[in-house]
Amino acid sequence: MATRKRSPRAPTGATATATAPPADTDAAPAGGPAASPPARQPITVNDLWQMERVGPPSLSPDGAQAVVAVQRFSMDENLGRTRLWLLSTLGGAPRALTSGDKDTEPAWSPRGDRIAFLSRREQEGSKDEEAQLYLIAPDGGEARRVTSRAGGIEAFKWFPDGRRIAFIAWVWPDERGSEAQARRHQAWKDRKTSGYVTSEPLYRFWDHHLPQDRVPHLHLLNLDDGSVTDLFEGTPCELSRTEPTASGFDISPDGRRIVFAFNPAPEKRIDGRQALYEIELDGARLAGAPRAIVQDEAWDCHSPRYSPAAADGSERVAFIASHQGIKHTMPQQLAVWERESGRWQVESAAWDHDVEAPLHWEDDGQALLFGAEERGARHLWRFDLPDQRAERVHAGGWVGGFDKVAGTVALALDTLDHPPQILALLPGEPPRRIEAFNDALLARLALGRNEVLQVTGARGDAVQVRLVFPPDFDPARRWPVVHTIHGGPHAAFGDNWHWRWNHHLLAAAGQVVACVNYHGSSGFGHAFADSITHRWGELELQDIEAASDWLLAQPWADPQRLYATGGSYGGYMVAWMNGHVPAGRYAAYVCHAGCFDWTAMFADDAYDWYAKELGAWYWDDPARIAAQSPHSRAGHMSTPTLVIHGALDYRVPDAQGLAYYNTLKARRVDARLLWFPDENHWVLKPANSRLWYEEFQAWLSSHVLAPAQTPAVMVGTKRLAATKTTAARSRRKPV
Ligand SMILES: CSCC[C@H](NC=O)C(=O)N[C@@H](Cc1ccccc1)C(=O)O
Repeated sequence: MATRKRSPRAPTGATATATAPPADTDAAPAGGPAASPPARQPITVNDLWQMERVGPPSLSPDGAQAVVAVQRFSMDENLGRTRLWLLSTLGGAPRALTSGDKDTEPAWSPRGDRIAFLSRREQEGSKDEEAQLYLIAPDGGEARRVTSRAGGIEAFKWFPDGRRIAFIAWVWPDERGSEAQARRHQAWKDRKTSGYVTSEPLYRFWDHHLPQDRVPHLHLLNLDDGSVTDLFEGTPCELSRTEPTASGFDISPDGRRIVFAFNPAPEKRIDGRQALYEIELDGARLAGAPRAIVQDEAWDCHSPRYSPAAADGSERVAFIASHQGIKHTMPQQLAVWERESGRWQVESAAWDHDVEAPLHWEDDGQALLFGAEERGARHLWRFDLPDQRAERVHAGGWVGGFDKVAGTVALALDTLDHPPQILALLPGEPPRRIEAFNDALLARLALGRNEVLQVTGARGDAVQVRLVFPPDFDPARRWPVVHTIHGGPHAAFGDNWHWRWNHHLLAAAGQVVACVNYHGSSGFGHAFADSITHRWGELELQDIEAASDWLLAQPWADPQRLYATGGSYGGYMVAWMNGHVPAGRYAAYVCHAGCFDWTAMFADDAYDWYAKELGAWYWDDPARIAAQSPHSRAGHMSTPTLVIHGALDYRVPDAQGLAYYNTLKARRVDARLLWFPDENHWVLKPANSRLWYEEFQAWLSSHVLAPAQTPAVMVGTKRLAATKTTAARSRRKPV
């Protein structure tokens, strides 16, 4: 097969040298804010779950305050509680706004008098089964439930007048009116059958089945009289079934129009192409039929945003467009539609980055703010439309949600050394923290340093590697080295905090953690991301092996304790490695939610992508699919492996992990299974997460290669032959 001419074992980076370009080097001090060193301890899984998880901010109309949802977990109760907090951008102390357990998605009203949020509460004699919309005054008091919608509310957005709210809820499209919807919902709840019946190509997503026979419609809630109108009733329009979020639509500054992303194809597929449609409102009614303003079958268009009101009455809609007609890996680009001409164009064509939602217009209508990845960071960018140039508004770390009002930016930012924190950016001032949620906890933790280097990977390209060191790292000693291989493949491990693959927690177990942003990773330009198309596994392995060569050449690396671990596509990679890397190089693998067999992976929710990513449908070219599938190399697998999978994972169904585990067992390879009946692609419950970290570490710590197995650094395509295939059990205690 043409794409497999080069041996995947050939280490392009055999002579890899480490370079640490200044722009990529961010060695962190050993720890957070100053505190007395003896008090600092390595981070534990309990510390991780004690940290408060701060959500994206929504600013008050004067920019003086931000409201955020903060989630706190209890390991003992094995659950989390989320409530709202108010943060001052001017220096005041944070204040708890609500005391509910499930208060999320807060959004400040444009008039500043109320904050809307979603919650499930027991209030006024009734208990919400699904999330409903609530309002609360910023100075506190009781929150008021403003919807009681069977089936609940998915997402919402304020109208600019602050008196109406547009919200998304699932409806039976053949029913008319709220009462008919409620009756149908009741009948659905009362049914005695449990079978899910569908003719849709897309019926489940990541961890849930899409509501059977229902579609997400946009509704208008008038807060003055409580009336609700289904704005899509009687039309074929609907919002994204997989991601029915507030990013999918926008309301014009005069409140008379709504633009939304809509895939007009009769069959909605995971790789569908969305157009932009617009509706006009006459009060609470539709004035005329919805009309397409941007529609091109080759393009997927989404996340529309109206430009601010302009003195000359001109109006534009900014959105994200991806030319799927050229290639499925094409970047998400910034595009703008003009009402006057009815035309649209891509603005960021010369800027090789993926633009990420949400988009935010600057008040002057000349630029937009958004987040975009670059070399393992996610900066906040300002894209100037007249110049078609991007500049960083906040550089470094990983920007999550943000808001900008009255010149003030509030943003959620995490780094490898810090869970999400909220920063205020005021004109002419350096970024300032406006909360201190995790400071006391972080002050007693010792976090090791991290550094970024480059190795020469596949095709002679520079490949970024991030290392995270144990807090007590001493280069004079020998340390185990653990690859954590990211998923995607079009994603990256960068300068960001990870709750599930927390690199400091893994390093605290006394090992150096290596994260390779292999070919295919996001943030390194389109060509790099696309380079692995139709040849999955090949270049990625060369990159990881080049990094391993470099690591094994370090005097501090223990060649008997080199491990590779990864989740999802990272799990695919470790299963691939087991079939392609000779035994004796890695002491053990951990495969979390890994893809094992691309043909059987047709049971997942993303099967529509396969021909694009792998180069063929399995029925057209089985050999081509098999050549990219780890299971084809089962006969070569002998490295001990811990397989982890969740039964509720519909992206990589657990049959993948079970088939891998069973294969290893049938081959009498040392293997262990950690299977969760109640977790999905991710392990999200505190107690299960603790078990995950314990099993993960115990597995690595109990596998050490015998000295005779220790491989030399790979040279060209040769390596020392491994003499044994069974890992020795060490006397080290599992961590
Ligand atoms: C088109 S690439 C795969 C989509 C997606 N990427 C983002 O995370 C994804 O779900 N990746 C999985 C692994 C996977 C890859 C291909 C098909 C199904 C699953 C992951 O790594 O999280």
